[in-house]
Amino acid sequence: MTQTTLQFYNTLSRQLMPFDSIGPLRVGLYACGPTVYDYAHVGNLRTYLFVDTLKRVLQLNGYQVNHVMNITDVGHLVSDGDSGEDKMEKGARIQHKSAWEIATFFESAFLADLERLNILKPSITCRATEHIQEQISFIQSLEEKGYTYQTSDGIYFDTEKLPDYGKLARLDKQGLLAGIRVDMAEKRHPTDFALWKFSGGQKRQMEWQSPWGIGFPGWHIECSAMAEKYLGETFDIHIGGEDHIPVHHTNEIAQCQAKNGKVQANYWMHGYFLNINNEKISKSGVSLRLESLIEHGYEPLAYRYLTLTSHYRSHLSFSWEGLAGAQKTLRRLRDKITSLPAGGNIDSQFKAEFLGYINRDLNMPQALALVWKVIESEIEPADKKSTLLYFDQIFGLDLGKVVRVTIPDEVQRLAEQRQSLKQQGRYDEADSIRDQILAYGYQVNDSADRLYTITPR
Ligand SMILES: Nc1ncnc2c1ncn2[C@@H]1O[C@H](COP(=O)(O)OP(=O)(O)OP(=O)(O)O)[C@@H](O)[C@H]1O
Ligand SMILES: [Zn+2]
Repeated sequence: MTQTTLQFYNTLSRQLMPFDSIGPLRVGLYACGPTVYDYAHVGNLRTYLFVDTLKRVLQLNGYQVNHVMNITDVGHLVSDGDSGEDKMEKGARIQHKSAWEIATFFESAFLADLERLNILKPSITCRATEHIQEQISFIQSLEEKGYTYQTSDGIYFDTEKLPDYGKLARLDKQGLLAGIRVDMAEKRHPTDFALWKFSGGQKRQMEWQSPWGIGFPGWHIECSAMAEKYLGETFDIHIGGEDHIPVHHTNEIAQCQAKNGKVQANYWMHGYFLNINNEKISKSGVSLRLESLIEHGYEPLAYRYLTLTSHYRSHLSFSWEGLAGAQKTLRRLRDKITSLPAGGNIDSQFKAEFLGYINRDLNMPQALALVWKVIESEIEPADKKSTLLYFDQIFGLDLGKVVRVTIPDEVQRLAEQRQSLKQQGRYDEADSIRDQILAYGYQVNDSADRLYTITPR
């Protein structure tokens, strides 16, 4: 336990609030997972890095975190207004595969990205398609309580029945009605949303029997049903990207309030977008995968470092220069760490300052700046190392795993020679030097901006 009070910004109250868990030193945390119709982009991954940072901060404060993450493998429609195709069926059609195949493929690719970024695994990862019965039961409860109505294409939640609908987003229902731009179809109100959609005349790849007819669940119901199954009717923290505030999380709050008469989660936290050229990175627009960063010679952990340089509640603008800077700084930090002796103690003053930053709504930029203050401080070198490794429990940069390797002078000389040959366009000669280096038991890894590293094979 720490002396510093934990405080988080709660989107529900629009305030920084002291964190108070339901169970002593236990936290139920639900993070909305990916829709697995395509590769995750680095924007999506920024949100999962934010979740990971929060989890690490809770753990460092002595909490046991029950972290649940769903996999949306059905029901997320192209439009948040409940129209358009299901993203999975559309993805399958474009990629000439079955919806089931792409779900499995992109889920694995996503989990591999999380691992490369050193993101701690959720306690439970649950798929929407494996919880259809729970979703049907949830809708039945809503139906019994009079919150639903049927149209020709599905079962809808009647948002007019909840006086405080939209409180998370502070939605202006009257304003919404006046400036209606939502595809209403047979909906009674623009904010009403689908709980169950009928397959209609078409045969879908993913469809199930239900008391209302063959079809598939809406996107919002999956998270509410699975969160309740694994974390109970009210749990501590519900988290996601900022785009979840006006629709997805608003609707989750509504359906849980209607079913259980309780708030679904006490704290609602939202990570802001990663942008490129002032535009949200998105699968349908400008996208960028972690794999592309690696192909450009950057390490996934350099991207992790980059995300730590901005607060989760501010937009981060991606640039290759920014990433190159993060990569360089990470290398410099590793060099420092490996040059410090082991066996020291965590400096209590720096520890207190660090906890002050991370516990006040995850102020990572200030926590990161403290790293360099520690390095330049007058404290014992071994204490510096212990203090930095203590910080790394939150940063997740694997600084404790860095080992110092002494590269023989001859190998160093050959690597420089190869680099110069490459710059002159003499690639065959450069390749033969690479082979000589390999014969010494080392390999050269080409990296961004004409940088290279030498590692044992
Ligand atoms: N540019 C972004 N920056 C940060 N987080 C993002 C960004 N785009 C989406 N997210 C978040 O990523 C998580 C996973 O979202 P999901 O897989 O449903 O992608 P998505 O919202 O369909 O993405 P896209 O809008 O690119 O299609 C959500 O919490 C979402 O809020
Ligand atoms: Zn969700």
